[in-house]
Amino acid sequence: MAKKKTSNTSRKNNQKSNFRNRLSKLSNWERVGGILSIGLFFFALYLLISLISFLLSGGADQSQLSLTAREILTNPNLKIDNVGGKWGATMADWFINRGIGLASFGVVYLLFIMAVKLGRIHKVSLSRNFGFGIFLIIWSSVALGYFMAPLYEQSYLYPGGAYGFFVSQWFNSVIGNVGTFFLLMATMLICIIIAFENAWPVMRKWMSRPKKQPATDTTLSDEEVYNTPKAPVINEKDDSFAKVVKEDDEVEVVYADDNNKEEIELELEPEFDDISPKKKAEDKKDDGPKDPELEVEKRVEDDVVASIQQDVLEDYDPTLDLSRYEFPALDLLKEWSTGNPQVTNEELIANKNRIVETLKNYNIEIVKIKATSGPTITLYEIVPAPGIRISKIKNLEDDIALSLAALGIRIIAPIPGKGTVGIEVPNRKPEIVSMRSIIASRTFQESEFELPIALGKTISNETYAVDLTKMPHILVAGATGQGKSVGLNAIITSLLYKKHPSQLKFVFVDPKKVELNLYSVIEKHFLAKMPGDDDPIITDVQKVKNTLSSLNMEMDDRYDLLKKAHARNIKEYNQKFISRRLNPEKGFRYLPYIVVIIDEFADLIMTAGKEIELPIARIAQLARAVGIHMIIATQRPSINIITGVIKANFPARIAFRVASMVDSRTILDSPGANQLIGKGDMLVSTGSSLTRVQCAFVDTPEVESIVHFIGEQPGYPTAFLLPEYIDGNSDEPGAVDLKNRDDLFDEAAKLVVMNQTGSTSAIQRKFSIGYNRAGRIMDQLEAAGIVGPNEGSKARQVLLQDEYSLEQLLNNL
Ligand SMILES: Nc1ncnc2c1ncn2[C@@H]1O[C@H](COP(=O)(O)OP(=O)(O)OP(=O)(O)O)[C@@H](O)[C@H]1O
Repeated sequence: MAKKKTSNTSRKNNQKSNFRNRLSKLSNWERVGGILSIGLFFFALYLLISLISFLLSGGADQSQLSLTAREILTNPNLKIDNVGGKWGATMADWFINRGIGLASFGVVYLLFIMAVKLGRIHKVSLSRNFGFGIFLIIWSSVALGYFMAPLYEQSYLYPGGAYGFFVSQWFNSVIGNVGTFFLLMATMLICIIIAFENAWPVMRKWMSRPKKQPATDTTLSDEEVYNTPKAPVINEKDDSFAKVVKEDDEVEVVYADDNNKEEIELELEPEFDDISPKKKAEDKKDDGPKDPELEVEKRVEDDVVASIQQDVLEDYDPTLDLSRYEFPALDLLKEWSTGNPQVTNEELIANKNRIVETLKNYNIEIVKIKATSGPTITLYEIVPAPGIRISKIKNLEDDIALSLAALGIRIIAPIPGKGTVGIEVPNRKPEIVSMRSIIASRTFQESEFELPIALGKTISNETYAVDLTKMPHILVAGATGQGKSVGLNAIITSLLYKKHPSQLKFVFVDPKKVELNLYSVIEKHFLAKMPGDDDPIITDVQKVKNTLSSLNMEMDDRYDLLKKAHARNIKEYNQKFISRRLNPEKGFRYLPYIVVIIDEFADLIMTAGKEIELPIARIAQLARAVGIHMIIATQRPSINIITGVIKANFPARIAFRVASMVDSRTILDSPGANQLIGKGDMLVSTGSSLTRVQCAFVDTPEVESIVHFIGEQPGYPTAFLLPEYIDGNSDEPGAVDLKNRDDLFDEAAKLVVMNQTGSTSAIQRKFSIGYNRAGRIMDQLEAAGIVGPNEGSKARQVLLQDEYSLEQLLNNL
């Protein structure tokens, strides 16, 4: 035991000493690195100061610096202004004027980087920094030599150094000025593309945006164009340059075209004696790679960013998917009205006389009477003599009706805001207000409403158009045969004439199954439905419930989107989306308006009651801001249908003729609808005002031609899909009724047997149906003994081996 213990402790001691050794070796290296780092850092700093000082005092030191390095360093009488002293001045001169010009600062940068790396002060990529750094140094030296050539003769400072000038001149002689310029540009761009991953896609976009380019492009290229001519003009400089240079020794370098070249060469070469041949060789090597200058990089980057912003600001066009969509033409609508006034002067005068006489019989004097005739009604505005009680005239409604022998007389006493009493008298020959004239009207065409609805004409023959987004939901009621369906068609038609399929979707609920069925043709353009629903027009009460729940989900989704986008309503949100301020990759999408139209609302309430009423009320309360609007219609305006909840949430109401004043009150909270004359004569209440309007007439064949015109155009692949609503109650396991098999049951069975995998998602994909429906089919397949039970994430086992046994099974079902 004791032995074991001692051997263990000695092993541990050995390990410890090994570790210490390694640690000390490691720390020795670190120390060396630290020493080198500090040495390099101070050298780099010294060089930097000397270089900066050279820029300031190089002119004064110039005469001394033309001596050889040995002379400068050994001669004690030489006075040098450079802060770095003789050594600093010589180095700076060597780096800047005789070397690589201002690109020398790049060398300082690299020295600093090396110091940082050696001292492990910060993580830096040596290869990247050196790779691009050396490119940049060489490139900028040559570029400065090329672009700043005129400065060489005017200043003691050679911006690109002798190297830059020499190389650029050599290029000039070989490929000409233009060639050198292109070479510099090309190498710079290539370097940018190598350095920045997304540089090329951005450049490509920038180049393919003809509209945006001019602004950014011209500014850039102008600068370049200005720079380029200066560089190649060497003749003038050469003379003066030669003067400086003449003092120096001769070395032969061959320049292509200029007469003064020799002089230039002479000046350059003495100090370059041994360097120039090497540089020549380097040039050739360096030709290939591209080395942009730091500043230039930044500049290009800035340009690039600017162009991205411009891209980003370019508006998204929601209509782009169906960019060739043609709006329905006016010709599809018929002209029903003759255009001639239907009310004759005789009729007007006769009516006026009867009104005056009747009122006279009750001792009511009239000061003034004025007639305004509309398409079906003429309004007689009377100003009673002073002292006459207005309520007295109001009570004479029946008497006036009797004397005029006309139905549908309504007295408005007083007309709000006018101080007159109005008597509405039906025209003997009512005029049909054709939808065509309403759609073509300036009021409608020039309206800037989000969801414009042209309802008809007012009593003064003006087009009556409203914005559904302002209503924001409409309750339509009226006895049967009074124009309700025509009214709904007029509403839908006016929206179809103004909106693109990308901007608007309808959800149609039609328990009667016939009224709205004709709109199924535009399923792929304008309709919204739940995934897996075959028929886009909802007729079944259960489906109505699911659809309303789905709409509630869509509404909640939209609210989330609005919240994330910091938008208060759909208009603001869509504006932000269009101006590309919302990223689709973060779940944002363009939101079309959704208009839910429910015909025969009474039928639904009778069968489903609160289950229908509450989701409708919820949508009506909340959905306005997210662009979901409802229009519900009923021919039974009783209080158990139009309940307090519904009324509270549908401030805009349209009443066609009803049988009793009670019904009128139920709809409008006031009498009047019982005095209408039918055939599209209606009262529109927008909460604050009540307007009598003759509804525009649109016939079923007209609607058919409009929907066919739209339906024949290419549409979206499917209807707009609402969120899938999973009804917890209907999916009871084991309650599969094989007598009511899904229409796709047989085909799905074949698919499953052929593939020998019972996968719900495969059924969903193959038949483009929702997950719910595919799941139901799979349950039916299980009940029929075609697939085994659910095995969690695994596909179900297929119990039939071939199609023959499947066929037998299907025949027996
Ligand atoms: N705006 C109108 N201008 C002229 N005639 C109209 C207008 N609206 C309706 N009519 C006439 O009234 C008839 C019945 O209209 P509509 O079918 O719209 O009634 P409804 O209220 O929908 O009836 P129901 O409730 O039974 O469906 C139409 O066939 C048409 O002749």
